[in-house]
Amino acid sequence: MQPGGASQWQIATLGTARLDSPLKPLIEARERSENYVDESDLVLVDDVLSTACERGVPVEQLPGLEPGGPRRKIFFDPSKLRAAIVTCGGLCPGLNNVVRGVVDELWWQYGVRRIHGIRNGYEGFIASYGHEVLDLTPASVRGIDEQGGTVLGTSRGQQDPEEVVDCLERLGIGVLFVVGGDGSMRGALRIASVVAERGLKISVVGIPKTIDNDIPFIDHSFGFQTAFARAAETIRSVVVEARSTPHGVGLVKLMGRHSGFIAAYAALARNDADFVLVPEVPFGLDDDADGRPGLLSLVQQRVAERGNAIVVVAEGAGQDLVPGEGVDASGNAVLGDVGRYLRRRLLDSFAEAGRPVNLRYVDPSYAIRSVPANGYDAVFCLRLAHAAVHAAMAGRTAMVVGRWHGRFVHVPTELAISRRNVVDPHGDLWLSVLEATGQPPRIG
Ligand SMILES: Nc1ncnc2c1ncn2[C@@H]1O[C@H](COP(=O)(O)OP(=O)(O)OP(=O)(O)O)[C@@H](O)[C@H]1O
Ligand SMILES: O=P(O)(O)OC[C@H]1O[C@](O)(CO)[C@@H](O)[C@@H]1O
Ligand SMILES: [Mg+2]
Repeated sequence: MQPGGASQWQIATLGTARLDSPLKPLIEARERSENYVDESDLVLVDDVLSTACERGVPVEQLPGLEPGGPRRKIFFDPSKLRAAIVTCGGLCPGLNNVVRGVVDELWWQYGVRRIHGIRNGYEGFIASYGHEVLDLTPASVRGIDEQGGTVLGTSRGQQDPEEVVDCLERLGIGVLFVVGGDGSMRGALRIASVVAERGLKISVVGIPKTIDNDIPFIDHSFGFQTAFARAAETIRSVVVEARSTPHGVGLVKLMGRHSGFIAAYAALARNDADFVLVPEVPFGLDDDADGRPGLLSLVQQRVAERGNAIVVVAEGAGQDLVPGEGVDASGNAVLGDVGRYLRRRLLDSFAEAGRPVNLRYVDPSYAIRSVPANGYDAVFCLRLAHAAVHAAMAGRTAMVVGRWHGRFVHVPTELAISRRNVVDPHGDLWLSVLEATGQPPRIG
């Protein structure tokens, strides 16, 4: 078995699932409906007629993703299985919900009694760090979902996948759940490859986490909704500040390294922003040679017309204007501080024009990702955890669980890391931003 399988949509399996699932009584009477996709069915990749037609293949050959959900037959014997869960990368609301959901589902529905928590991301597998391995039970994870962060700890930084698999073998792990972002999923695929090279029967299932919402083939990542709702609260306070002083300008910098979803959604959630700047849509500060106004004069204009202006900027926007600061332990770009740069340039531009301004700059930063999951994300996390456990128990591997066109699906990890999900400047989300803000499609 090689991760990825013959087709790019196909999910790799460890072998034939021969054991009756303990969930059989719950699922055997289910009937196919618009709300239930049978395990033998597929969720179509395309949801638009023209894209499906462009493939030029009969309907039954259209590409599809395996649906999530419990299988009638499972691969692992729950009484013999030892499972592990690890959380990696930056924080994200809902990590603890996923950990608790996985433990509860393994324990209560499948009867798995040996579940381990790996401490501090991939580091926890590496002997030289000396991290303890936790025993997780429903009792030990009860209530953790009420806290932000991750009770397991997390980290960035490269670890040798051979050493990780050595550890999995030493511990006798059959199923590994990796909760993390794109980097973690790259790591998970490398682990799955080493597992396959060694001919081991270890399932590696990912539960994609990222407040940036930058993983493709999933509608949204968990925690994203909580994060942008929290970011919208910051915009609300900046709006109050800007509207309560003459010539008020509010500037909010939000996370979003390469994808501007948090900035776009948070701005729409408040519907008070005048300008939204994202990494996907370049902008200029000064007016261009053809007289097209740049951001600085547009903000001045808005203040003159409406008395105040609100600018929401994603941290990854305007990186051509500020020097980067190298890379972090995982190799991710450490971005230049576009927020502080814009603050300075806006203040200078008002001063040069002889116009008064009261500028308030807020960077809520880690406050948006360290909070507990909201109600929507709590449900989403729990259901993703269930889907991940079902997939792993059925022997699926080198895959991530996600929701595609509103249905739970299995996505080959290779596909999930094949590109980055970004705000499409031609898409309807960005159009909504342009409609709500009234900002021109091209700035500078
Ligand atoms: N190409 C890769 N191969 C193996 N491991 C990787 C790779 N990229 C990243 N990792 C590992 O995955 C872990 C998490 O990666 P990273 O710090 O990039 O966060 P992430 O999972 O992308 O989450 P986020 O960016 O949302 O915070 C780190 O331990 C990192 O070393
Ligand atoms: O400071 P840290 O923990 O490395 O993480 C910051 C990054 O992590 C994220 O929250 C998720 O990738 C980004 O939005 C942000 O740039
Ligand atoms: Mg990442």
